[in-house]
Amino acid sequence: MTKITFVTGNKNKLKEVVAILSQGGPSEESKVGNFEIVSESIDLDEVQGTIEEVTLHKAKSAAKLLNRAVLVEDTALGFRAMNNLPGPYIKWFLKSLGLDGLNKMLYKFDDKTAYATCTFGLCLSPDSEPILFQGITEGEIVSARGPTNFGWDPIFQPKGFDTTYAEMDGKTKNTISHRYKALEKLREYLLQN
Ligand SMILES: O=c1nc[nH]c2c1ncn2[C@H]1C[C@H](O)[C@@H](COP(=O)(O)OP(=O)(O)OP(=O)(O)O)O1
Ligand SMILES: [Mg+2]
Repeated sequence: MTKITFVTGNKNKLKEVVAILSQGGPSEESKVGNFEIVSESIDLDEVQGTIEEVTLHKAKSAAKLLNRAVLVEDTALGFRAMNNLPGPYIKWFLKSLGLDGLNKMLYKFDDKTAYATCTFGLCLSPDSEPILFQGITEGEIVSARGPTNFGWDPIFQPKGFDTTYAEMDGKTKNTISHRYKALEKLREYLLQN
């Protein structure tokens, strides 16, 4: 069994990753094939660049810092009307403007569509190039509805649903989310290696 350390400073992310990976198996166990996912809470530096560049940099720094197999994840939220911004900078926009401010950014635009992108970076050793696994869920930006405990969940309504991520129960979000789709690709890879 090879241990992979998921490095994140975000408890909610970790909770979803554990829930998604342990689906169908014994609860709270994140084992996939010959791999076991454990976690470490470290807030890694994030560079400017594309989603892929941000994730590659996070993965390489985590692998160097811990000197073992690591997994990192970066989440972006792109507004179509704004040519996909804030994208990987959503964390700072959310922090500065709040949920209401994010809505106001789109006030002048008819197009309220947005998409959530989750990119995992897996680095099996400090010298190897990270491998990326990406999942995208389309949706639109709406006025905040539902519990406010996880990021922009209250203002993101996935396509085909009349509830926001925040209003859904966790199980439903975890079968359609950007994170779920990316983790399915990671799972497939780990099962073959
Ligand atoms: O499913 C989600 N539903 C709602 N909000 C979310 C979700 N996933 C991430 N988020 C928020 C957290 C942060 O404000 C930004 C992503 O930034 P991001 O750098 O990936 O996350 P982070 O700094 O909190 O944790 P990490 O230590 O893994 O980098 O979007
Ligand atoms: Mg971060």
